[in-house]
Amino acid sequence: MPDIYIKNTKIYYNNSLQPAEIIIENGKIKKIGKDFRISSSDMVIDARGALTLPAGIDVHVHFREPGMTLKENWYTGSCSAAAGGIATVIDQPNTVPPTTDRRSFEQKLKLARNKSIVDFGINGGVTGNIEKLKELWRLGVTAFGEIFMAESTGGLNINDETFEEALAEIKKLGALATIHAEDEKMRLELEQLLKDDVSYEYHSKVRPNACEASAVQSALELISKLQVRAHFCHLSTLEAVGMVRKEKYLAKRDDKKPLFTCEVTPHHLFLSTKDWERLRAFGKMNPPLRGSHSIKALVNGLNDGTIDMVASDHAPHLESEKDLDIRFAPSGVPGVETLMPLMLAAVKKNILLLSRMIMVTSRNPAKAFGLDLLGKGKLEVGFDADLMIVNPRNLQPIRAEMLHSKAGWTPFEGMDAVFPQYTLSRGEVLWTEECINAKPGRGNFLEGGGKKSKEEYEEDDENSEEAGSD
Ligand SMILES: NC(=O)N[C@@H](CC(=O)O)C(=O)O
Ligand SMILES: [Zn+2]
Ligand SMILES: [Zn+2]
Repeated sequence: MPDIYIKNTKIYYNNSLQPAEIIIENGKIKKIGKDFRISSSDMVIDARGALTLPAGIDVHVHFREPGMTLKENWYTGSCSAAAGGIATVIDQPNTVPPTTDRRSFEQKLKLARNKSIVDFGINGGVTGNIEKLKELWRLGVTAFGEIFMAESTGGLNINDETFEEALAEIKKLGALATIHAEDEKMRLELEQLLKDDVSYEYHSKVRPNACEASAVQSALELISKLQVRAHFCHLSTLEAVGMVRKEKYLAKRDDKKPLFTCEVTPHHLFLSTKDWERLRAFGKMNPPLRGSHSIKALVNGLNDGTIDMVASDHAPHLESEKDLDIRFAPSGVPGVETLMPLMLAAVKKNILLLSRMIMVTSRNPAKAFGLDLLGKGKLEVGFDADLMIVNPRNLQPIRAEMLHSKAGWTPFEGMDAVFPQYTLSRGEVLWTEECINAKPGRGNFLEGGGKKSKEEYEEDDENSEEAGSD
């Protein structure tokens, strides 16, 4: 008997929307067909008028635990994800303490295992801790970073020398480096120059397009020099899209797979410098809001394959912290719950095709972070039944009151969105009828590619001791 039988739905298959039924057993998609006529099942979902899509994978969230649980914790963050159609997240290391060694990793893992309702990966932080990266990789971090080339929340930014050393070590491990690319030297200089600027746009001026472009350029050079696999977080500028397009073109011309992937956030796609006055410090994030030329380039880049995926950079801060002068408020905006709903609304508005939307929110993030090997990212027999069921006609304005993040506000207030009717993770309904339906701690830890068993670990240590005694 199937665990769940979804009937009267449509799925995107063979380049079009097709009527379908889905049978889920033991958390996996067991069968996809047209007319199973199942008579008994633990649960039947009649999805008349609705689409069933792969649930979103958000490779960039800051769930703030340990250490900043007033802003968010693993339960509230993961509920926010589930209510927005996201069933997998990857958490960033700028918590307190930062996730930079075994102890802090294990502390976070335990908290996440006890509280998360969605499956999760944990990234390893990169500071001066080069000698700790191997251990973090063996413990199962998904990737390294975001590696901060410039100051952002948590103050984990590193200098050029450490950055190169870190990338070299990550290459040695065969791991993935994820990069927050902004030029810290340029930012510091501009901070001096603009010290009397009291405009709302100050934050966009102090981290201008050139600030991202310069860092992306030097990161691309290092990636190529060291041949390390990398991923650019939250690209936001026309210039960066141009550089990435060129590099990808050159790789293709030479019949090579590009060494890197990149993401864009919904706030860089759907908000702009025009929103400064309305949002004030609620629109402050790194990299900052951009002008209309960059937005056009990001949309084009997302459509033509230059940009690989959308990620939220969910970075909640309290309303009281944001309700300050632009210079003093912390950077970051919540967004895990509104990512899929905004992207679905964008499909409705013909900003991108449904097929591309599915690709950039599930398959591509899964592939880039090795989650496809763990059954994530595709609505196909044998994959995890991580699904969202949505009625595309349900366009509604985003309201902060409906959201589940502890932040309690959203920069997307009033904007059109399509929220899911159901979110399923491994065949369990997490979200339906506007209610969370899952126990804290049901989320699984998704081990990264370097994870070793205890035995392998000890064996490896013995070998390195032997090597050391030679
Ligand atoms: N994006 C932000 O402005 N802030 C993020 C950190 C980051 O991604 O840079 C945060 O953790 O608050
Ligand atoms: Zn960042
Ligand atoms: Zn971030």
